[in-house]
Amino acid sequence: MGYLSCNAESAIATCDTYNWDLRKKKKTRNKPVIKIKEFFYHQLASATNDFSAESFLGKGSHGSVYKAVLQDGKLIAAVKKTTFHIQPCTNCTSPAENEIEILSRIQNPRLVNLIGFCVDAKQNKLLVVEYMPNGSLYDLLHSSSRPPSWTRRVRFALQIAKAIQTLHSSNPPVIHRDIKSSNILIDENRNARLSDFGLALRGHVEDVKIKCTPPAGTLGYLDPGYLAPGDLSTKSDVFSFGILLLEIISGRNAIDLNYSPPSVVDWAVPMIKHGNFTGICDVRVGPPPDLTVIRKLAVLAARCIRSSVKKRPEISEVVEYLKEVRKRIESPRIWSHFQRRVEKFQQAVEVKHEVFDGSEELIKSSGRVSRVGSRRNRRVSSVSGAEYGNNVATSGGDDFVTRSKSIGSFGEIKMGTGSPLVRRRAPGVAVKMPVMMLSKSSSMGVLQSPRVVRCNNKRYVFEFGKRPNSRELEVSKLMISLDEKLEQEKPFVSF
Ligand SMILES: Nc1ncnc2c1ncn2[C@@H]1O[C@H](COP(=O)(O)OP(=O)(O)OP(=O)(O)O)[C@@H](O)[C@H]1O
Repeated sequence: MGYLSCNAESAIATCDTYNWDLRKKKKTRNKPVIKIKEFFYHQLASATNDFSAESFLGKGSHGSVYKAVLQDGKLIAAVKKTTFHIQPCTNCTSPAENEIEILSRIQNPRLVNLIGFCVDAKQNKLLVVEYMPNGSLYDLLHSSSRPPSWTRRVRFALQIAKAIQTLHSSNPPVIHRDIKSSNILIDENRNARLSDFGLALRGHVEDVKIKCTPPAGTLGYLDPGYLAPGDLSTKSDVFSFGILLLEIISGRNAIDLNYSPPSVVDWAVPMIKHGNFTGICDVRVGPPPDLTVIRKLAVLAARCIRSSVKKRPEISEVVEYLKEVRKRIESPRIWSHFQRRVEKFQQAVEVKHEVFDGSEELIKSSGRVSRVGSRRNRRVSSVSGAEYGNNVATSGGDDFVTRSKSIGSFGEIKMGTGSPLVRRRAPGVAVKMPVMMLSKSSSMGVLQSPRVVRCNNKRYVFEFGKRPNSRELEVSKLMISLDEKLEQEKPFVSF
């Protein structure tokens, strides 16, 4: 047990069916013991200046929170003083007791951890928890003069998802039931931490305790499918996380009467369905430079709030997904470089489609160009019509390939007749070849081959001026895996 001494210890130890199972107990034997300290009331009273207004941090539905300076200033903590009890059922514990029960078994850097507790004269329990000096995510999103950047938003989302994953993966699992922005506090390193375990339930869904505890949560975040105790599952937290993610993206409240419709779900989901991802972005920061980030976040949020519990992802999947998004937003330079390359290629494809009738010809002609370029130290000026394509070279005196003034690109190509590979729109019509298909190496005028990576019959051409280094190769693999995931995501956008 984690307590040094606690009145509730024996009660928890005897009513906790998990502790009866010796096999499970053996498994946890090597776990570090969480030391929870019991404070005297007078210690907390003096540490908070008698719960003075200066020490007051905020008020919640169960009581008030005060800043406490303990151990001669060596320990700064937050003291939660319950003002009244909500006793949901005769067997159930108070929110404070519940929080002690849960947090004395789990400690994690993603959570606002329990330091100790105190029992006052009326037998009410006061909680002593880690002090979070930078307010709540609610404050940051809704009342800060400097709204968080996209990088911070993605980091917060990942940190919160990891916190929930810690709860869901503990044995037995813990379901928080009150995931919301005011319960996400920001620590001294500006990391998001999950707090307030007053409503949390620890146990398996078939356990008596969970079966007899009536539904609870906060309006706007509450899973609409959680209507009876038996409906509770870890996916209820996933639903609330989805709402929180929409709040992080849009900067608007879960329920906000300033918007029409007031519910963030009714407001955001139609836009997500129509692919209007920028429409749900917080107007104060605008969309992120890489639009894939917002698309991915929006699709993830939409998946989390699906009405079908089974179709919602597990929180572990959410964590993995957000890690990919974080990678993307945290390496914008390499991604934007990459994006520019792909965009250029796509533009080239579009131009070629306009010029030629079929994609087959396009691929053949690109392939031809890349073969020419694949030979090292070939100068563009030396690329003959024969090298560009026999058909072009042999089609008569009118067919020529010239280099434009900008070194390393093709200028105009006049197509000959009877070309089996390159079909033309109208005989003898000069067409502008896209100049971006050939890239210039550091030694001017030298062609190098574009690298072609195939994926699911798709073709990506990455035009590196030099051999791609390991980082670039890694990024190309990542991009393909992201694209494959995107393909899988498509059906999830429908509801
Ligand atoms: N550990 C902490 N460190 C610093 N401030 C805290 C801490 N815990 C809570 N607070 C502050 O006290 C306020 C009230 O917290 P509390 O957890 O009691 O309620 P809440 O989460 O805001 O609302 P509810 O009780 O309805 O869920 C918070 O909004 C926050 O500003």
